[in-house]
Amino acid sequence: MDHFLYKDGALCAENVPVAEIAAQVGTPFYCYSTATLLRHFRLFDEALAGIDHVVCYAMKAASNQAILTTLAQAGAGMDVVSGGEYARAIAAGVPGEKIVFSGVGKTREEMRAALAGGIRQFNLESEPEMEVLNEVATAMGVVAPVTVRVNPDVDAKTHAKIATGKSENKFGIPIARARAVYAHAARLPGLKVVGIDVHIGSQLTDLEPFRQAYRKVADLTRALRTDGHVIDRLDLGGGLGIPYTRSNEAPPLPAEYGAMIREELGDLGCEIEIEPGRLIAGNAGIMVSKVIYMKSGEGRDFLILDGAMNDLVRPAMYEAHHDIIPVIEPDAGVEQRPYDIVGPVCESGDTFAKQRMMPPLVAGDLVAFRSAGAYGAVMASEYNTRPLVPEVLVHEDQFAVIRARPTFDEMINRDTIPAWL
Ligand SMILES: Cc1ncc(COP(=O)(O)O)c(C=O)c1O
Ligand SMILES: N[C@@H](CCCC[NH3+])C(=O)O
Repeated sequence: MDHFLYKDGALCAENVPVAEIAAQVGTPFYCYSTATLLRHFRLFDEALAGIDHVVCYAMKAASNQAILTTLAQAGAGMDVVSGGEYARAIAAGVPGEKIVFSGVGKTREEMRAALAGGIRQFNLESEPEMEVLNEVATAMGVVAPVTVRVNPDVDAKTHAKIATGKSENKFGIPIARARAVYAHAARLPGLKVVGIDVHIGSQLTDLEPFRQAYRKVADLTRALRTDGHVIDRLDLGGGLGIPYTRSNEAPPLPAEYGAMIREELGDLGCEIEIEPGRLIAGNAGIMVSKVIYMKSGEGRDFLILDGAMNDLVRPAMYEAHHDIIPVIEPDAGVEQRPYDIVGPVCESGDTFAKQRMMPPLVAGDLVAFRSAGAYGAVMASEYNTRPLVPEVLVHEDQFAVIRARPTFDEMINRDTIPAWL
């Protein structure tokens, strides 16, 4: 069920015409659908119905406080990777026992804050980190629940920059070393081993790499239990991919993913944790932008938008494809023409699409980038002193600005001038 559809010729987010939001908020902006966020969260929750489980939304995908509060109120746990994300989860009302802390470089301060505020578990990624958490927990007189993230050396068959489960990646410990590392953890009095963690990459469009990794985790569960460890929880990470084009063959659904988890791990009696990010937020958000100029070049036409790589970096960073559609529905049968769709930033990489077939567009027209809800606003910057892109949340026929566009004065006044100037 798509909540970004044309109604009476106007693109709507749920029941709100996107052009109305643009008139009030200005462009560019991100716009999220509450119904889609909740629907996607519930798909995962239902996919694991009957198994003891927690869906820990990976907030790195989209971490606006209003999005987190929406999901927290629906019962979501959270996967966090920094002290800042931990603070956001707590501020959104997520209880500590539903927060898992991932990431290769947790600092002592971050560990202390999570131990003081409550944490379900730390997913540890190295032995040095294990030693440090043991010290921090011991000094605080507490015991930290931990899993170890294993690197199963599986090819996730995704973009190289977002694959994490091959031995050359920085993530986790080699699975072959897991028994020794768990023995080390068991000797540390400040740690309590509760399970195993794995995450092999993002935007996976095939279940097979997950299956291979989870099979290795099942074998490891049995081996570690034989060694005397209590393995009650399996954190299976995130990574399920989304369709970025409508013509794409459809990636597996959460229900199919859940069925595969049951097949591979259902007989182990473990509580299952999953950390989906992109699938929950990706197709719950669009980025809306306006055509500033249509410029004809040597044999090609450029649509110059007011949105740029600083607002949505995925095309520049990963050659990612986003469908771009006009906010006013084009007439059926209108002849499409190829455009290079670019932003105003002073880099050639500030190109969203080359030779993209679009209906004819002119200055002032609005366009929407689909599938932009995940790794969109969170990766935005103020490069070229372009104000950080605002965010809007829609709920049925209402919308609210959930992060306002900063003014130039606010941006300038964040800097301070030293006394000698
Ligand atoms: C440890 C961990 N968990 C969960 C996720 C979320 O991944 P995705 O957004 O692909 O579901 C990531 C990012 O890839 C991650 O690094
Ligand atoms: N930022 C990446 C995903 C990274 C996943 C991080 N765990 C993207 O836009 O596709």
